[in-house]
Amino acid sequence: MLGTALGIDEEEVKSLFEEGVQSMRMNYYPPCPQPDKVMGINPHSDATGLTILLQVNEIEGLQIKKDGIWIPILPLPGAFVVNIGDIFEIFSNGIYKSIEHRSVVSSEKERISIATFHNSRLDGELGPANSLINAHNPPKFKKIGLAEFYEGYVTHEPLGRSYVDIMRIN
Ligand SMILES: O=C(O)CCC(=O)C(=O)O
Ligand SMILES: [Fe+2]
Repeated sequence: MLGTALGIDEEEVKSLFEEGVQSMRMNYYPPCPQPDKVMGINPHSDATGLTILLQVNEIEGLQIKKDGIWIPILPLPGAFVVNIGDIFEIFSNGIYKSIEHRSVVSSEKERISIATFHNSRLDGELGPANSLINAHNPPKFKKIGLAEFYEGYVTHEPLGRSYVDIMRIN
């Protein structure tokens, strides 16, 4: 697997990410007396190449879905969480999977997180890296214009990893 991943041509990585757009979101989750009745952020996967996340005040809340089960990601002092996004899943032809995640709230404590999104360029095409594709490794995702991809991402209803699944070749 890793051998295949290392086979991505550097120029292809550069042409997708060199002019990439970075953005940041600061999330503030106030305490809620009925935390079971609300969701901090609904289940989604990020559109990004990579997301680097800091759980600023080290309060639990982030969860990832693994084998159908929600697993809490306990904050480690000073540590970042690095998440793979949909663009990296598509570009790596599914070798790396974007991660479905959500955040829940606490009844007593406020929580703050900062997510930095490392995106691709905004124009051109997105699809599996050409250097990964051959007769034994056919493309697992369709090609899509990046403008269309980002527009679709922000307008679709966030439902887990449903957006990346639209691009999948069955
Ligand atoms: O608050 C968190 O830990 C997650 C935030 C998140 O998933 C996002 O901003 O995309
Ligand atoms: Fe996220």
